[in-house]
Amino acid sequence: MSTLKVDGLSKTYGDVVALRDVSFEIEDEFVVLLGESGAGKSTMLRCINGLTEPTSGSVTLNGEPLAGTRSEVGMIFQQHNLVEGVSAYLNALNGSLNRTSTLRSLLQWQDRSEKRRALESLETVGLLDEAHQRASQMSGGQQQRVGIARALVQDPSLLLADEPVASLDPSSAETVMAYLKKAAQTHDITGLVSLHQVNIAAHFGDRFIGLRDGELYFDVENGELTPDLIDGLYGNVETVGLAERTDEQPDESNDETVPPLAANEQVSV
Ligand SMILES: Nc1ncnc2c1ncn2[C@@H]1O[C@H](COP(=O)(O)OP(=O)(O)OP(=O)(O)O)[C@@H](O)[C@H]1O
Repeated sequence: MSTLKVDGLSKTYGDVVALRDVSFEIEDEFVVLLGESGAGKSTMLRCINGLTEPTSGSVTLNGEPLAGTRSEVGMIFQQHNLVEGVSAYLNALNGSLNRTSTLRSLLQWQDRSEKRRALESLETVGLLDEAHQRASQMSGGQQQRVGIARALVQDPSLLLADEPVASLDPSSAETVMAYLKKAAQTHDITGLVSLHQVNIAAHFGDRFIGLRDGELYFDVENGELTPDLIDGLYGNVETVGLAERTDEQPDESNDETVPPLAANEQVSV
């Protein structure tokens, strides 16, 4: 069980109010953060993972203040930042460096349990057979799955992802999201993921937090995300299948093709 509590969080940059008095609590859920460009999503994730200092308010994980970067918090970025010339396995193993001492990190002394965890994490994202393939030879979707495996090796209780599928085609984006959700579920990790694609969000989120101009606009469960709420958040965009709910698992038979939504159903904002 892990509980993230965001309480009265505000962040200003000079005259710009990026976040204004935002509060919510997440416990063992897979939550999607929605909002227009500039709504404050990245600032929210950066305040939670300690990369940005809030102006006021607090963030706690299981009752402990989350100040500075912590190994309990795994982060997945839009650009996976893998070491291109080395294998998926070594990239995943890099995640354990957040848990080891500086000297051990410098000497690359990871123990057997960390190596086993790297392989298990690659298995979770369906890439065990590709463990020795160089990152540079993998597709964008596969690289992002290695990024997920790397975050899992850290053994986090909270997984944050900032636009993890923004640079992928719709089919690969679905696949990566399916693996990300599966990883959170199988490892009992609370997930908070910012997304631009409303339909992908509707597909995978247990709950949705909408930010508008830095303020909390809605906080609703799956099934309560109505077109009106989306219109209020983004203006009038066409949204398809918002009430549909799926707990589909990734299709391991075909790496890059999981078809819960047709490409023409995709809504990006
Ligand atoms: N380091 C910074 N310095 C000054 N202003 C900033 C900084 N970071 C963010 N902002 C401003 O804060 C507001 C929120 O930005 P943020 O990046 O959190 O939004 P976002 O919802 O993640 O947008 P996007 O989807 O485009 O990434 C914006 O007005 C942005 O210009």
